[in-house]
Amino acid sequence: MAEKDPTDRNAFSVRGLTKTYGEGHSAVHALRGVDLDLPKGEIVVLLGPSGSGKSTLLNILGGLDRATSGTASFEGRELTTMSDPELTRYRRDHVGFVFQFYNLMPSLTAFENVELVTEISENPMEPGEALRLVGLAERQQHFPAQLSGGEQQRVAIARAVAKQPNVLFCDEPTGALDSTTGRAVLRVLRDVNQELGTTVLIVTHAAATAQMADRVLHFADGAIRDVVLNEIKLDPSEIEW
Ligand SMILES: Nc1ncnc2c1ncn2[C@@H]1O[C@H](COP(=O)(O)OP(=O)(O)OP(=O)(O)O)[C@@H](O)[C@H]1O
Repeated sequence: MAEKDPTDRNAFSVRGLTKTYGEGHSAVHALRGVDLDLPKGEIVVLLGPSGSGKSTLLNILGGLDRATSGTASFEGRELTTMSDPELTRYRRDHVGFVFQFYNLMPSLTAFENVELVTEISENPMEPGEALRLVGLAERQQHFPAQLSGGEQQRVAIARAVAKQPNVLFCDEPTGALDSTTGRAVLRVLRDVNQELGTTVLIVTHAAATAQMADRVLHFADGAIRDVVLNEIKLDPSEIEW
């Protein structure tokens, strides 16, 4: 029997990926050659010092930035050779983003903020269903200013998952939150992963977040120095911050 195509089980396969910003003396080598296979359905946490390349990799895999050399494929489809419209379609159909700052529309309710995305998605959840998933069923008609930071982040997560993306990219999702609220947000990310099977990538400086991951990528100086597979994953509520 023919060997199974390894891309079947991988969300991402990355080979020799580099990213250089600028040229000559001012060039910054943000990624110096990354090789990586990420199976579908995992929670992956990216750790490492400031400037080690975590966000750069996230942005390339999320179709927000382009590599300088090397390859990166999503479910067997090469991202590095996609045209701009193809990358836009990839982002629209397959990818959700959650950032440190929630970027909600202040004049729209929680429901309407989520609806903005579901209206333009092909196979969306109901906005109310997405808000239920993040534990905000009762707060749908509230405006961002009437919600706490953690609740606003949960609306942002609902907005990102409502289009049912294959992958959720989270860059410092708990960066602006205290530890209790941060744990509640991590629990929501875990629920999304478990209930929808979404692959979740989290860049964070909160190293304890690694305890809820399937896989932890340790970055240093533009490269992945170590990959750790967790045999035991903690519930976000058990994470010691
Ligand atoms: N648009 C850009 N132009 C020039 N240099 C950039 C740009 N984006 C990132 N860099 C540089 O690339 C390197 C890697 O940055 P990156 O944001 O990926 O690191 P990081 O590990 O995510 O850091 P942090 O934890 O501080 O967010 C840094 O030296 C950064 O200054």
